[in-house]
Amino acid sequence: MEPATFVLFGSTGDLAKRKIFPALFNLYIDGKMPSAFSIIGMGRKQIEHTEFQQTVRQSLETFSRREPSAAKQLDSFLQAIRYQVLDVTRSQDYKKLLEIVTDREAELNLPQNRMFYLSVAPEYFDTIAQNIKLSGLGDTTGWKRLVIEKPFGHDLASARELNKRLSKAFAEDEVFRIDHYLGKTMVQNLEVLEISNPVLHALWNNRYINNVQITASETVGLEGRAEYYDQAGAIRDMFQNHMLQLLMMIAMHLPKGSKAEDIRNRKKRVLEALRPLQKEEVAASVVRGQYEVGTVNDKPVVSYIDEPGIDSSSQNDTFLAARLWIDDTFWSEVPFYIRTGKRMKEKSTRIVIEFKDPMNKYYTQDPSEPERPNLLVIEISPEERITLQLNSKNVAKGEGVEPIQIDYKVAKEMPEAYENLIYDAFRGDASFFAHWDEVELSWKFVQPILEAFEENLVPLYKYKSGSYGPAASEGLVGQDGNTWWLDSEVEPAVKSGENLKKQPVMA
Ligand SMILES: NC(=O)C1=CN([C@@H]2O[C@H](COP(=O)(O)OP(=O)(O)OC[C@H]3O[C@@H](n4cnc5c(N)ncnc54)[C@H](OP(=O)(O)O)[C@@H]3O)[C@@H](O)[C@H]2O)C=CC1
Ligand SMILES: O=C1O[C@H](COP(=O)(O)O)[C@@H](O)[C@H](O)[C@H]1O
Repeated sequence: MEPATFVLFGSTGDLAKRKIFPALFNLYIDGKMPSAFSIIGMGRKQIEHTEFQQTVRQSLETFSRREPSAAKQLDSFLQAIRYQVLDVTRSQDYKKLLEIVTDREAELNLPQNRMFYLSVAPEYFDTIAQNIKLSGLGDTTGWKRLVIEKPFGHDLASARELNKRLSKAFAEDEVFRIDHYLGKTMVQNLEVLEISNPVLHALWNNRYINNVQITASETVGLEGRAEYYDQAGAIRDMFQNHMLQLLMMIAMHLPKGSKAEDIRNRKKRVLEALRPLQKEEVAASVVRGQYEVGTVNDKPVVSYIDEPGIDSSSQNDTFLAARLWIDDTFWSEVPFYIRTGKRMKEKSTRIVIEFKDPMNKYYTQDPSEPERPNLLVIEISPEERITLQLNSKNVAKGEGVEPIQIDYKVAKEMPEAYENLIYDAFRGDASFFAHWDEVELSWKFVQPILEAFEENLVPLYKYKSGSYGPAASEGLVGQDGNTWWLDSEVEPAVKSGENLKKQPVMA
């Protein structure tokens, strides 16, 4: 990989500490950093390089998936890091930054390949991009790339405005918009799973699939981010980006040997075919909720409106479920159910594909026995696992049909999403970053939902912390005769997915 400089704005912040430095370090240990590199971190704090290197050491000790003290390379990694005091709003500070970047390039004999990573509040994205351009930092003889964190805008208009401004300093193919769900190993595996298995490829359409369920349930609450979250809600925090990205990734049909551009085009087609919701129709397709007091992981937790920093009258959504339709030849008439929420019963991100026409009815003697369709369950986190649920003769009884599972669990510890994404960004591979077209189309889809929420056209249901969200979300899928597969409260023995977990693991 070509030598490069990693320029990190917001290097003293939470994300840098918990995710970015550990990802860089793990890449370094795995030999996946550029052949030579320099890291320049910035913040307003007046500290020396050595002091900063020690704070990075501490963050690695706490958050790296690899044991830093066991790594012989720890010192050499830390040595590659420099710190520069910089206020992103002061244009003169960028001159000093240019100096240190070019000095280090000369010292290490690096070509002018520069990756600018913006791990700062979104209100600074535009200011930083313009200053990179004005200061000459962006005038490189090599490549330049801008990596930006979410959120990309607050609504359709603000996203468009931000994109317009960024495009004055960086071309679209130089902008790498992070959606960390696209960095998750199992999400990156979806394409291979569908394309490299003729048995799945042949069935990946409305002829054989009854419905697709995408769930991202969390047990955590606000984690000290009340100010941001109360403005964002589940709709902006998870649905507009991560959930719609998962929808695109599972619904796109890729030809073999696809490149980044093909992936983008196919994802875009999915969003273009997504049936738009009119403001007045939102309540029929979307359920929103807010958590109340309850118990999560055996610990009592307060209701959303009693969280520090949240106003008791807040109408913000902490849960969202939706029933969506993709009007194209592959997916017409197949409902896509999506749900995400905080303070739910369990941490689980998974996609369940329910196949049509359960055949077990032909064999079972008992008419009251529920149907057991074939299911493909793709667990994305915290476990990485693929399970195919089939039906088999109940060999113990000698009659009847029982579900059996073919189960593959990724046994090895996988790289974290940020490792995959930073690695791709260094290589210039944008396959798993959000292209502007996708971001714009997703905001376009979400805009009427935002407006319906603001105008209170959609009821805000309360749900108990530690549950699967408001009962209304069952109704959303129930109207099609379906149930959520994760929901162990619905039909514990059959529809919980619990039995899936009891099966032996094939590593
Ligand atoms: N934390 C997380 O889990 C996630 C964060 N994100 C996104 O990542 C970005 C960073 O988040 P996070 O690390 O949590 O934020 P923090 O508030 O923890 O850190 C903000 C960083 O920005 C720096 N900063 C703030 N103002 C200035 C300024 N005027 N000049 C220079 N530096 C400044 C701070 O440095 P100093 O105070 O030293 O100047 C600090 O390093 C945000 O866009 C957030 O939405 C996205 C997903 C998850
Ligand atoms: O982007 C975000 O994602 C996390 C959930 O990520 P995961 O990798 O743990 O599934 C969410 O908690 C956070 O609110 C949101 O900003």
